[in-house]
Order: sequence, then structure tokens, then C-alpha cells
Amino acid sequence: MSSSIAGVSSSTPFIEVSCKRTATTTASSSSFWSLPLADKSHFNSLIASSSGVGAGVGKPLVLKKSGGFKQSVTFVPSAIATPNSVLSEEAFKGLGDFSKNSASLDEEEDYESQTDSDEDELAISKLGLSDRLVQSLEKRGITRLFPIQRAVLEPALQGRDLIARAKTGTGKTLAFGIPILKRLTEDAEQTTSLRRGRLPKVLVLAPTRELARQVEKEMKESAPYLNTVCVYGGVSYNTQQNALSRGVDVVVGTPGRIIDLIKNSSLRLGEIEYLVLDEADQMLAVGFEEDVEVILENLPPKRQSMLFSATMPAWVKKLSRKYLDNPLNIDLVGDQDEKLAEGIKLYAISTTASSKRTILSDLITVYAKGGKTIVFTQTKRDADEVSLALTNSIASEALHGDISQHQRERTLNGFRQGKFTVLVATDVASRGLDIPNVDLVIHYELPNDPETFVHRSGRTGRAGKEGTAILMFTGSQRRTVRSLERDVGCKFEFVSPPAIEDVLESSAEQVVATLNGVHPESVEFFTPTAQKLIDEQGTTALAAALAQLSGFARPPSSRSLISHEQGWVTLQLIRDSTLSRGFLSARSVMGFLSDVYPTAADEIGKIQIIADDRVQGAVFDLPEEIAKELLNKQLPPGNSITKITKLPALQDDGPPSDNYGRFSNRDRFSRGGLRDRRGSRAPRSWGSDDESGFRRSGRTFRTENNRSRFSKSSDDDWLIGGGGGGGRRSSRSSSRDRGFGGSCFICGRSGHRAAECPSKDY
Ligand SMILES: Nc1ncnc2c1ncn2[C@@H]1O[C@H](COP(=O)(O)OP(=O)(O)OP(=O)(O)O)[C@@H](O)[C@H]1O
Repeated sequence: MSSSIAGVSSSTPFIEVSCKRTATTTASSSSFWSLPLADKSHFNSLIASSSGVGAGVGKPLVLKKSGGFKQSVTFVPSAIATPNSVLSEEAFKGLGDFSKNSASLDEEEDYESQTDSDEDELAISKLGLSDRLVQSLEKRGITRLFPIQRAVLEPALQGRDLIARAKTGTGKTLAFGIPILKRLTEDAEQTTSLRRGRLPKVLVLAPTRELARQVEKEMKESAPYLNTVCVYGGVSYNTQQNALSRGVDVVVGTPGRIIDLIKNSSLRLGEIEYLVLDEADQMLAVGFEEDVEVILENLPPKRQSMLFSATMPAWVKKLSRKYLDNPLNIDLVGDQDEKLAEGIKLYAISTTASSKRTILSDLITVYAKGGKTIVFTQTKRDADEVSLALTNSIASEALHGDISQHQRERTLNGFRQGKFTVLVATDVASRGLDIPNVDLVIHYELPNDPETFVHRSGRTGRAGKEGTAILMFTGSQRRTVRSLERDVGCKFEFVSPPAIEDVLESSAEQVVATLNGVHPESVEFFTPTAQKLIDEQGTTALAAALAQLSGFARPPSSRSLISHEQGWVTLQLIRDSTLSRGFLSARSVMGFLSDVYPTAADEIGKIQIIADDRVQGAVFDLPEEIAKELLNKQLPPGNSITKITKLPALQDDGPPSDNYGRFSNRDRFSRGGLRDRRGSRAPRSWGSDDESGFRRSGRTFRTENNRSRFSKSSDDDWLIGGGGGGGRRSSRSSSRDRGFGGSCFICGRSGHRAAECPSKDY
């Protein structure tokens, strides 16, 4: 299994280079990485090019630089370092950024040779890959290795078994793809023609159909001259069987269908040389552990195995002990606190069930700015309803397990091609899906666990790009949000729902952006009318056109800043603390309003107290008309009431909970305005919150094709591959039978879902 990269033989030992940098103008940083040590001259030239002093194996090399910049490098041959090295991502950040830091210190020249060698390390064209492999990779824009690819390349080429881990969107597929394709390409070049009926040399197992298809696509596009076949459930066997019988190099598939094909002898694994287990932990989560083991038992013992897994549950550890040979661990996440890929900006926003729908479309308008968005829901039904509700204003499609395989593929293709911009999906789409340029991910409901949060969020900010993820939570879930921050090592920026002015501005910008797409010939048709309008009305005509196109032909109704409900207005009461006794409470606000304008006290919505204890103040919601009346009332001296457009910091609200999405039915409340559960009118305590509820933990058994599947994911199984075709639906308890505690997405009222909404046809 040995192979080589340019100038480096497969038996090349590695040196681990630990580098500590300090500079007067930059913060200290340290990192280490492995470099191939082709021979002594390689080593010497490395030292020489660093133009430093005092180098030697195992000894620190201190590089003195002008301008107070100092660098110390320690060389350790890997043979005397740890046998199962764990590589740090820091190392690879260093490779790319090192020269930039140096440049900022005016030391470009000193570091030129260092930078050149870094570039060589990562340049695809310098790896000794065959020309056609380099060309097809370059055609796809892949010219330099990503860190995980750099880390995996050499040990993989040396034939080592390995277990690897890296953040979302960092290029794990090509981390195993490049070394495998390099070997296969070399083998193919040594034979005159690829034999018909040849057996596969590579088997890649993926937990979901979509992931399998994606991995196959990546492999196929990177080496189109090889034969790659994808096998998964939900579609006919014939095409897959025919493709296998023609002769194949790489098989990518989901375990269920692979087992079926092995059983009917369409797939023979006797010549497999490389096994890849992608998203191994997810195999467990979707109930494929038994199938995976059956497949591994069927493989030739002499093979190279690579396992990619975000987490290492006991089963994955057992698997690697049993089926991998002295694997090398490559962990680019390690103990880093931050588990999310860099470049993902995180926001959290407090909502209520009844205001979620409005807030969602506003968030998409303001934060995605016309780009692609994925909204994650907990249930298939919610995915349908949210998508249906959004369609009124934004082109959107749902993606979940009750949708046929062909439709799912059409939906994903349409989304990839930008035919619609919002995909509303259940959690199964959270793993592995690589859709280019997703600008925004919205967690419409809290994820079931921190891993799901990382994977959902990782659909944006891929391949080094930037992205935004927004978590919507209710007041009672605030503590869970804090736990999430700890578990994932991230920090949310807590934001208020977008102000209506921001929504209008973003809508107008998006409309303006679409104007460039209008065909010039169409423009010609409308020019005389436009000219006439401008002559008669000036800019008003254009503004009216923008308002119409933005969907705001009618002025937007006012919205509460607290609950974001339409038709409500948020007012602020400030009391001069020198003229009053004690602190403001919800009760005292009610009492005050009863004196000033009793109707306002009767109709008041939420009340919240301002957090700043130097201010005696509260904010509260009133229906628009009543708010207008109240603003005209005479107030006792020392008190002021104003309409606000931005919420001040408020005292923490709501009973805290520490549950992720699957438990959130515990904190379900029904919406009641001023009415309590018995229907009587009562002063509403601030912070009580609506909750859509309607979740499930979804632990279900299903039996199919004589195989049992155990799923503990949410109520979805659509992406789970398998041999059972369309018959994979489980006998799980149906969510439809349960009551609905949230509010309708069409009319906003509680007690029924959008599907049963009396106003749905309007
Ligand atoms: N060296 C590279 N240069 C440029 N783009 C790359 C490179 N390697 C991978 N990519 C692209 O980066 C994107 C993310 O890669 P990939 O899907 O393999 O990530 P991943 O780490 O498997 O993510 P996830 O954990 O979410 O499954 C893909 O579109 C891929 O084509």
C-alpha cells in the first residue's frame, strides 16, 4: 500500500515541528505540525531556509528576527515521537497564516522561503498526483489541500488505518478521497483498459442516502475516468445492479442496500482494498450498527480502513478496536473549546410560539439578504407548515422523510441551483449535506443535542466561507441556550427580532438586486410608462413600485417588540425614582395603568421590567388603538410613557429549563393573552411563554427486510439508506395523533395546525 508524494518516499519518516512565535506586535501563539523528512538534505534545507541559528534534532531552533520578532522551532523525528500522533488544527492555521503575520512585521523577505515551502506542502500540483487527477481537481477549484487533507494524506498513502475528525465543511471527503484516488489512478494507468466486470477496490459506507450520493459525486467529479457507483435504498435495484455488473472501482452506499446487494450476489467485496466509514457515529444514531458489522465481516482482512467520526461513542471505539489495525488518530478538533467551524457567526433570538412565524420570515429577509437559507425544524409536519407559510413571501420547499426519494432529489437540486432560496428541513439534513453558499442556517427549534447543533450550523460557513446561524428559543429555554454555549464552546450574540424598518430596507435592497435580472427587451416595453410616471409623480412612483415588489403594498402593521405579534405596540414606562417609592413590578405597572386608563390595564399584553436598576422602568404591550389612546392621556408628574422602537435590556424572564429540543414539550404553555388556563382574566406575569411543544424523542424500533432498525433521531428517516426501497416507513407512533399546542402558521391562532386552518384558502 505504500506510495509516494513528490520527493518523499512512503517510508519517509516525519518530523514534528513545534513552533512558538512571539512578536512585539502580535499575540503569542504556538502550534505543531508534521513535515515529511525526505532525507537529511530536506531537513538541512528546511533549517537553512529558516535562516536561523542553533538547530538540531530534538533541540529548539531559535530564529532571531529584526523588529523584535522571535521564533523558536523544535524538531523531533516522529520515530521517537508518539507513534499515534494526534495532529492539531492550529498547525495548519499556522501554515497558511505564518507569512501573513510576518509580512505585517515587514519581514516578508526573511520568510519567503518558508512560505514557498508551505505553499508546496499544500499545492495539489506538487503532490506527485497524476496529471489527470490534478486537472480534474483543479477544474473543481481544488488547488490546495485543506488541513484535514494535509494531515491524512501521508499516513493514508503509507497504508495506515486511521481515525479522523475535523470540523464541519473542512473537506473530510477529499481527505480520504485524494489518497485513494491517487492509488486507483496509478493502478488504472498501469493497465491498458479497465476490465469489464471488475470488482470494486473501494467501499465507502455513509449513513444517509443523500450523503452517499454526495460522496459519490465528489469522487466521480474528482476522477471521472474511474467507475463509481452509488447504492442506496428508496430506488430500484436494477440500475444499481447493472452498473455493478459493468465493472466498478468505487462503491459508495448506505449499509442496508449494500447488504441486500451482497445477499443477491450483485455486489462482491472480495477485492476491496480500501474501506471508508464516513460519519461513523451517525451510523449508530440511525441504527446501522448491526449492518455495518455484517459488511465489515464480509471484507478481505488485508485492507486499509479509514474511519471518520465527529464523536467516539462506545460502539465506534469497539468497531475501531475490532476492525482497524493500529489506527492513527488524526484529530483536528481535539479539546478545542470551539467545536464550530470558523467563520460561522452565531445569533440567538428569544421568541414565542405565536411570533415565531413572523420573526422567521423577517430573519430570513434581514440576515440572508436574498441568499440561501436552511431552516431546521424538529418534525416533518413542522417542516411542511413552516415552508407552506413562508411560501407566501419567500420561495421555499420542505425536505423530510415523507417526501419520495425522487422528489427529495429534485428539491435538493433545485435548492443547489438557486431555484428557490429557503429549504425547510428536518434534522436528517443536518449531517454531511454540502450545499454551496448557504448563507444562513436557522434553528427554528432547539436541536436535540449539541452535536446536532454543530452539524446543523455546519451547513453554512463551509470550505472556509463565512455564514450565519441563528438559534430561536423561548424564554423558558434560556438556560439550555447557555448550556449549548458551554457544550459547543461558542458564544451567541443575543439579538432582538429585526425592527420593521430593517425588514423594509432589506426587502427593498433585495428587490433592487433583482432588477438587474430583468431582460433589457422587457425594460424597453415599460420605459414609456415609467417615464410618464416619473414626470407625473417623481420618485414616489418608483417607491410605490418597490413597495409593491417587496410585498408591502399595504403598510406593515405595528408589531410588539416583546412578542413580535402583529397589531401590538410596545410602550415604555419610566418613573422618576426620586418621586416614587419602591421598585416597579408588573403589578405596580398594572395598578398605574388602571388609574390612568383602565382599558389599557384590561388589555395589556406582556410586561417586562427594565434590567438597569438605576432606572425605574418597564416595557409593556398594548393593542395598537389602545396604545394610541394611552399616549394621549395626562400622566401623573414624574411618569412618562413613550412608544419605543428598540427594547432596552430586560430582567431575565421565564422559568429556566435545561432541555434540548426533544424535551421541549415539557415546557409547553398554551397561549392565553391575559387569560390563564382556566380562562379567567389575570394580570399576566412577565416571562410566561408560549411554546409550540409538539416534539418527540422519537426512539422507535422498526423491522424491515428481517433487519431491525433502532432510531433515536427525530421523527424522520428519509435520508437513512437501506435496501428496503419505499417500504422503510416505520410503525412508529404518529405525531399526527397528538394534540397541537402551538399556533397556526397561517392565521397565527393557537389550537390548530396550518393544515386544518379555516383561513388556509385565502
Ligand atoms: N482542498 C479544497 N479546496 C477547495 N475546496 C475544497 C477542498 N476540499 C474540499 N473542498 C470543498 O469543501 C466543501 C466541504 O467539503 P466536505 O463536504 O468534504 O466537508 P466535510 O468536512 O465532510 O463536512 P461535513 O462534516 O459537514 O460533512 C465541498 O464543497 C468540497 O468540494
